[in-house]
Amino acid sequence: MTHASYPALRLRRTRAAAWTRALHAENRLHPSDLIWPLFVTEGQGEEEPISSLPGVSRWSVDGIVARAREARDAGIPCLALFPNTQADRRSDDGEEALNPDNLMCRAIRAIKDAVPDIGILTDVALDPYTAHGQDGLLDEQGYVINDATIDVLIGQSLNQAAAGADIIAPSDMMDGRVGAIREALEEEGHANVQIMAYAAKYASAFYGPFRDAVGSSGLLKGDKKSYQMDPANSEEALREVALDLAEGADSVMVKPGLPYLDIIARVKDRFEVPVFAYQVSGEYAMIEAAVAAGVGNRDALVLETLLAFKRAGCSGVLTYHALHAARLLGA
Ligand SMILES: NCC(=O)CCC(=O)O
Ligand SMILES: [Mg+2]
Repeated sequence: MTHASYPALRLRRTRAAAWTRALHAENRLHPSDLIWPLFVTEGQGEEEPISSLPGVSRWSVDGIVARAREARDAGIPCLALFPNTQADRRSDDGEEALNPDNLMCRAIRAIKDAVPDIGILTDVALDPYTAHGQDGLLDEQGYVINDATIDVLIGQSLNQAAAGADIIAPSDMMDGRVGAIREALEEEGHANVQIMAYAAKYASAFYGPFRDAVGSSGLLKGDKKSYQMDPANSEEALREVALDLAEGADSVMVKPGLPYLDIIARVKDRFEVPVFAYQVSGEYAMIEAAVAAGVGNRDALVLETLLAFKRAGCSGVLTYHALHAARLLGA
């Protein structure tokens, strides 16, 4: 096959006007690509702005329901919920995660009641419930114990599924938890509840504002490097994904987002399964800081970064900019 070359071939020809750029676009962002993470707090009529996440607040359950209506109206298909558990309900074993009337379950039921046609993804990990801010149970040396933690995560998952969660998203990075949760969901009659595995979750410096949002930043001692992945590694990410898929994950997530686009592309290429990215709190905060400093345009930064995830191979993105982006895109 012979290929034309300049001047017969000019790649700028198809870029010359908006109509032809639209015609040749290889990827498109749509409101249905977005999952909106929301933070729930106790009370009624409460809005608590999160200073490290400008523009993001914790809402009491009534406010979460109002946000769910906005999301649905903007064409967002799914919400991700995170609780800011009261201090006196946090404990070393995180048992509040198993309470059928905890904040998370009340929020799930209220949304399902008022906005039944939106999906609800729930995070499975103990950090919003533990007094030490780690994602699991600790031994005497402060090491997160894998297998004992899984037993609690199974209970947490079943509790969320019983309340109406549609997608269980284990973010804890324990080995073997996807298979254990899948088996328990099947046994308890939740065959259609999906699992989106946080398969490649890196021990990242980009999670700081999230820990403020769920109230664990002041509690956490040390780091999460004994269970979350080393940012140096990518072969290991493929092994993590392979295991979670073998254990029954319906979809996998890479987290954080933009610094790990190479991982997303490799996972998509290797496994050809639905891949999601979490554009995390620190990434959101960087965009907002750039806007506040007058060195970037919010709308353009938001749409370009989200489109980059689609180009890398994502089916969708969890982003705190979801409502803003969906409205820009127009449902
Ligand atoms: N398990 C959920 C998270 O850890 C979110 C992190 C972030 O947004 O920084
Ligand atoms: Mg794993």
